[in-house]
Amino acid sequence: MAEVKRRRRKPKPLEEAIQFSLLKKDKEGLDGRFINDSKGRGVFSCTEFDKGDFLLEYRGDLISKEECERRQRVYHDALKVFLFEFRYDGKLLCVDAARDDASLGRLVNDDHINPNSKMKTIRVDGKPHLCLFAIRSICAGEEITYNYGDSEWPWRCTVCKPLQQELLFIGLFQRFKILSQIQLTVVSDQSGLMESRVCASTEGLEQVTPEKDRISLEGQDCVEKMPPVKELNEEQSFCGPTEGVKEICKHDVVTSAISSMDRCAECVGPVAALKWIGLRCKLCSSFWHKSCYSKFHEWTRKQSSLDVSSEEDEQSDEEYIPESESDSSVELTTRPARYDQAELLSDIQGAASSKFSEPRRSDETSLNLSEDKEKPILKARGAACVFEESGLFCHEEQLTDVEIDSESDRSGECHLPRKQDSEVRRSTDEDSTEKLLNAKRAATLREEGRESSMAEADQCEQSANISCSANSKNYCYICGKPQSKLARHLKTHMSDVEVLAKISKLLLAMEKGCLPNIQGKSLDDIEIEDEISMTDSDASDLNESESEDDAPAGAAGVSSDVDVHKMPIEETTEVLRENESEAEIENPRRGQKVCWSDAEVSAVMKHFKAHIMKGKLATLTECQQCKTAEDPVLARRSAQNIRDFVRNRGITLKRKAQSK
Ligand SMILES: C[S@@+](CC[C@H](N)C(=O)[O-])C[C@H]1O[C@@H](n2cnc3c(N)ncnc32)[C@H](O)[C@@H]1O
Repeated sequence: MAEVKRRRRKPKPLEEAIQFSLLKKDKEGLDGRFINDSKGRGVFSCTEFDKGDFLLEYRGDLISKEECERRQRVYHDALKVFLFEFRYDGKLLCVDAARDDASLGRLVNDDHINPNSKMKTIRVDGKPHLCLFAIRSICAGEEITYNYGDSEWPWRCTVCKPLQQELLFIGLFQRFKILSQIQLTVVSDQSGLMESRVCASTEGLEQVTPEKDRISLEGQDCVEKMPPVKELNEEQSFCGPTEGVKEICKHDVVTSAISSMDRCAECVGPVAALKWIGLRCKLCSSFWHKSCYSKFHEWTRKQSSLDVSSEEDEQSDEEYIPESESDSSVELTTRPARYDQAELLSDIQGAASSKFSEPRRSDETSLNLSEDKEKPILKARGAACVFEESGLFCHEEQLTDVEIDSESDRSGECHLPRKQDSEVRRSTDEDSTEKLLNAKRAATLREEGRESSMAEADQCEQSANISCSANSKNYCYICGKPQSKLARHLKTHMSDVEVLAKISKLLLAMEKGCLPNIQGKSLDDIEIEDEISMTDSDASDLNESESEDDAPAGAAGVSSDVDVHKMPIEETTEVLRENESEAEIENPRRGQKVCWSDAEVSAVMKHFKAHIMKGKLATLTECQQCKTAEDPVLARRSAQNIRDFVRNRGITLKRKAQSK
């Protein structure tokens, strides 16, 4: 008699999903692995799955909409993608999977064309869990994917190669030069991109409850890891993916520094290496070029410049690039990007003057002369401004009293706080708090106006390291002149096109994370390369180890006193290796072997792929965030190691692009 094989009952998908959600474990038969630099890691099946099978939970912290918004603000871009917002029981919730807990759900990549799974909510112990179910049979070895939703995810668009290379390494100054010449070609695999970009939909996210025994996998859900969405209004923020934002949102726009990843909702441009200045709707988080927006909506420059929020202030310590204006056809074909130089300059000027001169809301930067005749005080109320890192102005919320030089007697000279080179470093939170307290105490004492209070105030200011007394050597960061009067001086600068280039220089230096290297120098004396450049020292670094070790001081793309020589590309051919993980070379400066493991490479790439592609340097803060987020994978790497790794990868990529 033929043996009857008893097949084990296959658990019902929903039961299985609940079971694994409770266990907080991933099921067997799936594996996470590194795919490539651009995609990072992904999840692969090691076995076959049937349509309807439970695959994985997208595990993380379940947080409220408010907490999600807060994290959106503080997270680095690479972490934001792990914030998965969804609607559940009429509420907006979010699962934050930014912390790498070795779970696989957070590693599943997007496929909007032929995904093999779909995200659904299930209820376990009264709480929602996000679970992936197969929507077709899946073979062993297949990558598990689902559709992230209808946003403009950057990887879904490709830019024609030559232009991309051109754009990748174009710096701000080059942009000035080529403003009106660029031809932009965008190719996308997704039509209707523009219409659906803003309103991410979670409406279609299917909720599966234990009562509902059968999981329906029909129809396309529109679950999405949403792009950063701020100031969401529930009603206006979520709409079907095919609904155009124009129809559903009465936009309330503010001027904003917009990420290079985000595009104009009207023309789908620009594809940019750097941030751009445009308009952002506070309600639906769409972005537009000002010119595009004003074609279809009522908008005045005055309106938006007055509306620049403190959030924009925070963001605006990034580089500005020209906004492009292009025809608004949704068909993604060749279109000219016509940059308007005058408008660009006016934008930068606007942004800069909003930092310095206009007395506006209390949370924005303002400079006022006090009427105290005895001791004229220039009050600099600093929001986090473009110069925050440079130590040029005080930190957010610091209130700095700047004594006016009694000799120059308000005649137009400025006193800009300047730290000694040796003191130049990013303050720790503790430092900042202490300084802040000292600064505030000084302000209070000065307001008391007594002579004894003044002496104490001086002391507090000294401790706060923000003293700007006339006797100390202070220089204007813009022109390098000593002891200039701030308000008038800056106003002069603001009307001067030349200074805009200088401000750009400073922004660029900040972007490259090399402000400490230029501290104390007049901007005229500082040469900033507008892209990652390969220098002799770079070559030797790479020669040594594809060095992730400390880069030389001038390596951040700034040459000042340090003589930086451009290295002929051909000479580097042999010494540059393609993959850091293969390099295991003695570093003479450290006397230790440095070898990047695949896991380390993958962890860093996850955060800095875009930087490398754009030829952008990572800041130490970003590197520290990466290190923290990836703990313990990057435990043996310092933030500087990571920074150098990113830089070296950028150089390698650039070299490759140039040699093509
Ligand atoms: C939730 S994570 C997925 C795991 C990610 N690949 C990793 O290594 O951490 C989302 C990120 O993965 C990358 N990604 C997802 N789908 C992609 C795709 N189809 N092509 C390229 N990159 C993709 C993007 O960088 C995205 O921000």
